[in-house]
Amino acid sequence: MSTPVNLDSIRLAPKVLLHDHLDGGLRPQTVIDLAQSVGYSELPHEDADELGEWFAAAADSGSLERYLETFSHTVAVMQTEEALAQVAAECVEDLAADGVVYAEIRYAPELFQERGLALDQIVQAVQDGFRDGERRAAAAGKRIRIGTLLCAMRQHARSAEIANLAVRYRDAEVVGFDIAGPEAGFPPTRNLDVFEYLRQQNAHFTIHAGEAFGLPSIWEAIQHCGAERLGHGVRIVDDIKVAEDGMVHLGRLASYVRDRRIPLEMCPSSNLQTGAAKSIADHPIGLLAKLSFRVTVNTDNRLMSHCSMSGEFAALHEAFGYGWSDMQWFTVNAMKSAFIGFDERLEIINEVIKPGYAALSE
Ligand SMILES: O=c1[nH]cnc2c1ncn2[C@H]1C[C@H](O)[C@@H](CO)O1
Ligand SMILES: [Zn+2]
Repeated sequence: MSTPVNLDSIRLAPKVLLHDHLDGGLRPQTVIDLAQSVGYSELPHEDADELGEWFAAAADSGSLERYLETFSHTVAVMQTEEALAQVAAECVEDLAADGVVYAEIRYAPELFQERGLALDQIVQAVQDGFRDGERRAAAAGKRIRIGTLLCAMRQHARSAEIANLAVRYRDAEVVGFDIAGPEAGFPPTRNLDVFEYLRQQNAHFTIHAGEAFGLPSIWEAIQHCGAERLGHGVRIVDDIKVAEDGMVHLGRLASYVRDRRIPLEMCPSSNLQTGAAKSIADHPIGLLAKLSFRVTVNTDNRLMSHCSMSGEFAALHEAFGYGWSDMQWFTVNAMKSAFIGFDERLEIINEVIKPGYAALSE
């Protein structure tokens, strides 16, 4: 008999996470401890539960810009190699405990230079932390692998440097590049030379697009920049018409995204906070999954959105009635879309994901 679907059983299911920000996933207690050790006195609360609630409430603003303001506190306490390694290791432990078996974690190295760290020191400290976290998870009986994505911030002018950094560390589990930050006023085409460089290097990249901004941002990210995946991409629904009789018409861009199997890194809870969707039940993920877009489920920022991979799946189960076969579909979609090698992706699908869901749905 199939295992009933609930938060506890979903935690046992193997999950794959492609879109999660390192500086958006700290444990509240770690923010407090690190603030004390680096002498940062601007935290709004000194109690872990209160601080966790504050982050979720402050990020629940209906605007991407205000959502992003909350990162000033996490970024402030991540300015030493020790802090970066600790946050990275805990991130892996938390994901492994939630049943995540493969994750691509992203962060912007340029944000961690307030106390003089060099970009290489930052990347090395985070990679050490990830490897440490993988070992700790293995010791706790959980298999997890982490790939890193380096982000450049849209509002800064350092994307060439960061892209070069990502290429230099590609053999040390840095698997790709992204641009993040406020979307309005900073179109991805400001970085065309950088995307050209990455393509010439045969390097992988995704772009945050179609979250706060609509179709033009998605179109630019794909057709001008050559993004392999879309961070969010939720506004692609603006190019889909559903008539009263249920007939569906896809515009040319939506058709292209579906036909080319361009992965959508969807982050339901985060989208509610930034105003990109009204409720989980209204979230375009339901329609896009039904239309067989290459949809993946992600957390974005576990601290700010007070969420987890299992929690996102549980909310989707509640809203759309998804069962184990749907969750396996989302998970295989994500694994197929990861930036590690084809043989490695296949191995995780066949050795970990399929047997994991088979055990739950038997
Ligand atoms: O959902 C997002 N959209 C755009 N930028 C984001 C999002 N979540 C986090 N960021 C920003 C804030 C972080 O400091 C930065 C790198 O992780 O990326
Ligand atoms: Zn994001």
